[in-house]
Amino acid sequence: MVNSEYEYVKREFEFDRRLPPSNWIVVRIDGCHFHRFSKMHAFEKPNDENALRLMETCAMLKKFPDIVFAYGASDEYSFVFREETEFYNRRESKILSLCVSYFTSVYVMKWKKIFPNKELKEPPYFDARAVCYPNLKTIRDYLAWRQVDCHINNQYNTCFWMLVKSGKSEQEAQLSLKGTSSKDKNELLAQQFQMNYDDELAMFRKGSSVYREKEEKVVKNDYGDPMKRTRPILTVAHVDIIGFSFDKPNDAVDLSLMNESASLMMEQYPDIAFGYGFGSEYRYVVPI
Ligand SMILES: Nc1nc2c(ncn2[C@@H]2O[C@H](COP(=O)(O)OP(=O)(O)OP(=O)(O)O)[C@@H](O)[C@H]2O)c(=O)[nH]1
Ligand SMILES: [Mg+2]
Repeated sequence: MVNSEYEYVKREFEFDRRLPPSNWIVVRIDGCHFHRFSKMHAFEKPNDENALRLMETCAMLKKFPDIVFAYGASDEYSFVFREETEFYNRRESKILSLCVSYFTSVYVMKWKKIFPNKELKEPPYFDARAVCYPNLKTIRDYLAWRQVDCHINNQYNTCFWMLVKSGKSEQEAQLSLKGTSSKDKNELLAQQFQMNYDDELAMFRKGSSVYREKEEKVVKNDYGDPMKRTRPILTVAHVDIIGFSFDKPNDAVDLSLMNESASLMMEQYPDIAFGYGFGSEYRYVVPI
């Protein structure tokens, strides 16, 4: 093919950054100006369960099989791509732009279903960054960091809004919480509001982890004989990441299942979720 005289604009000016091989890739998406966006859409304070569920429906494990784990809280979500992924040849700009645009589109598409009586008043938009982590320890530490952040923010916000709802101004509430430890905050909730922080929804305290679990099913083969088949189930859990088992890759990162997952998910899951729970925790299959 003969190149035109203008082809140099691509050859000489366009550069692709490829993310280093043999590293887990984390894409973190964060809502832009969600302080204003949540106010404008009257999200409940400090946590709006529906808004968080809407974010969960955007977790892209079904769309992109190379994403093996996602963690979200507040207006952010982190997506972990398996370490050997060849998704778009590991081109950073492709990975980031696809993830953030897909996430945003699903957020807008699913809005009406989650908030049937709320008009979407302005377009939500998100930023995204990609970071590479060389091993499971650093991935686990990364996710633990995000979860600790979720805990610190949620505990602060729970106290802050309880104080404001009880009649303090926002400035007074801020002053009351200045310099308080985590233990002080728990005591404040217990003494002033007879609240046990641990009774708050696990989704608020621990954020949402999305991953595939294996389910064994008996299906009929081509000859009509029953045979066992393992299928990946997309699961959302509100659990401690620090104790989560990433080490046995088969638990969450079964690569052969990964290849199958995109088509199987389609076939397996209608639009409705089922759930089960105990205590303040529960798990359910994500409606996609
Ligand atoms: N009321 C309410 N607000 C929420 C909820 N989840 C997120 N937010 C808001 O979203 C903000 C997220 O924090 P940031 O990402 O630091 O703030 P931001 O306004 O999005 O700022 P940038 O990310 O820098 O654009 C919180 O401070 C809240 O104001 C929710 O469930 N309820
Ligand atoms: Mg934000």
